[in-house]
Amino acid sequence: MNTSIKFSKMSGAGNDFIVFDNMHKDIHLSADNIRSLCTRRTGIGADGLILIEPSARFDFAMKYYNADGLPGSMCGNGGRCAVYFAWTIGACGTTTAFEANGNRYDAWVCDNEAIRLKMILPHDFRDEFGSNGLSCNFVNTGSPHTIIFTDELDTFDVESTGRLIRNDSKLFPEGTNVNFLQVTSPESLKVRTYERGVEAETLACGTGAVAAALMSYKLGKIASRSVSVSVRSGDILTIDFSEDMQDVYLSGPATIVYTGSIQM
Ligand SMILES: N[C@@H](CCC[C@H](N)C(=O)O)C(=O)O
Repeated sequence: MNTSIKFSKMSGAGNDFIVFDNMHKDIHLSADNIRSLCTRRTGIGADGLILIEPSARFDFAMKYYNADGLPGSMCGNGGRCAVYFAWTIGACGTTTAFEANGNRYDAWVCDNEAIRLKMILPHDFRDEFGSNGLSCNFVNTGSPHTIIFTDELDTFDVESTGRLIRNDSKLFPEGTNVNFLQVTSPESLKVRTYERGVEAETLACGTGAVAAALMSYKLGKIASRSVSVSVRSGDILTIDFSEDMQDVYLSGPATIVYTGSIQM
């Protein structure tokens, strides 16, 4: 028997997601289902899929899947969309705590559909190593991120270079997201990201923007701890953090583009 399931299509600064209310745990999707729903042209099309589920400890749990149908590591833009969605269905208030990938995340619904998200402690910092002839840096901000500085971001071949580095299995046995960035002022960056699990450049990446800001500050390339990151969609993500990087926040837009239903 076919059942009709409601979803929302959301955008977190251009990183797009299919979001389901699964507070009753009645939605069961296989990896194949997720892959076809996320496929552009023949499905709804998205960078990832999110299930909002009950949590024993917090307001809700976010289950995040990449467009390839597999569970992803933390998605910063997805997390912000999850909070906005959870707030619209009454699963949380304007101040919330939720769980994702076994971690607690605190978040705030601000004015104008903006969400502020406290990130987990960044870890595994690695400075200046080589991959495919490029000087790379690395940090895990909930997801693994390689950082590459360039002065020619607009013309950079993000898709093919990103794919080569993402698949450098000697350096990254589990793969990596790859961020290319240009410093545009002492407090601003422009970032383009090749995303693992989407296997393409996306219009924004939240944990990638956080990684870019932290690494730029650590290497002395920017002077501010409140950083404006301009992403491929043209949106701005704001990253602010304490000097010791123990408190790190990601803020930016999260919007419901449309709602619909699918027959499964
Ligand atoms: N787009 C995300 C990152 C999503 C996770 C990632 N693709 C992975 O599993 O490596 C973000 O906004 O942080």
